[in-house]
Amino acid sequence: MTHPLPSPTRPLRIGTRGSPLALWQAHEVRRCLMAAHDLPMDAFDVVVIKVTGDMIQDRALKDIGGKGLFTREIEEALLDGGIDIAVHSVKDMPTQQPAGLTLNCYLPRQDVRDAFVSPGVAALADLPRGATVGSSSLRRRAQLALKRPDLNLVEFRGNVQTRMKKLEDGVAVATFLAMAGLNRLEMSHVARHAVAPEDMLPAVAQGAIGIERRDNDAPVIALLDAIHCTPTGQRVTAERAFLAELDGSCETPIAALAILEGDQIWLRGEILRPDGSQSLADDIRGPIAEGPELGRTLAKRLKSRAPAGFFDWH
Ligand SMILES: NCc1[nH]cc(CCC(=O)O)c1CC(=O)O
Repeated sequence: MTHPLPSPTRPLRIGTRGSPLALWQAHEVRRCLMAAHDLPMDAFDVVVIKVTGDMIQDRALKDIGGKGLFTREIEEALLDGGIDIAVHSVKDMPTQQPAGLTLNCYLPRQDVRDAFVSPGVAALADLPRGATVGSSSLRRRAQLALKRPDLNLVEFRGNVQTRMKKLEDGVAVATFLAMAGLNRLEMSHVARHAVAPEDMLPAVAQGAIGIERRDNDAPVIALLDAIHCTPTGQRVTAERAFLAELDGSCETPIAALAILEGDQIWLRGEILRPDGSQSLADDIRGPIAEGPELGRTLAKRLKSRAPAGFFDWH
């Protein structure tokens, strides 16, 4: 039998950020690879890489600026051979990978919904008038502001534990987190409920774990083939095509969700003004194979409907 790893003499190096969620995801990829190829745990090394986005905790992400705050250092390690694959939350990934790298392997997608998290309020609909809600997500803030202009929205960064502490300290009465992350960390008990996508359309690729690799790395391609989830790839690819077509307007809050129905793919997309004063949303359906084209078409349709000034914030 040929050895499935690129090198029989050293472990395959899996690069990841160091947050508890990122580590869980890297270990999940290791578990999947071990099972698919009947390999022992020590055939893999999980290598933690520090990224800019994790080192700066005291500023809003949109003020640090630049794309790939959570990926640049990891991609550099991949390009220079320090790691063999990189595990990411696809939600945090730019639509374009640097020259030499490919992102097209996805684990089965988890819950795509946002969770309503609050020590004192049972449901999103029960938030009292003027309540203070914490979120660092431009999308969640815009979607909330659109529905509930009365709410007081404040910046809220940090990992799940930090955010829970802020809620206990009364910095805000509620926040939102991805159900997928809470489930993975066995923290779903902090969710009062999952918000239906009809009420809060999720971020592009929310709930999806992706594995990035060097182009043309044949042994790694063969290794990853065995764990790739085709339906997840089809959905995420359509959503990311929608996002890519809108990327020119980089600070616009964007949401999208694709669902497969037989041989068809249904895609809903939304763009908002950050203050929630306007939202444009629509959906499109077609053959699964045309997912990326459908994503681009939907994005162009929304862009063409945007009134003058929709994309200008500065
Ligand atoms: N932006 C941070 C981030 N990136 C991915 C997830 C959750 C896991 C996922 O969506 O796969 C989170 C945390 C959150 O939004 O609550």
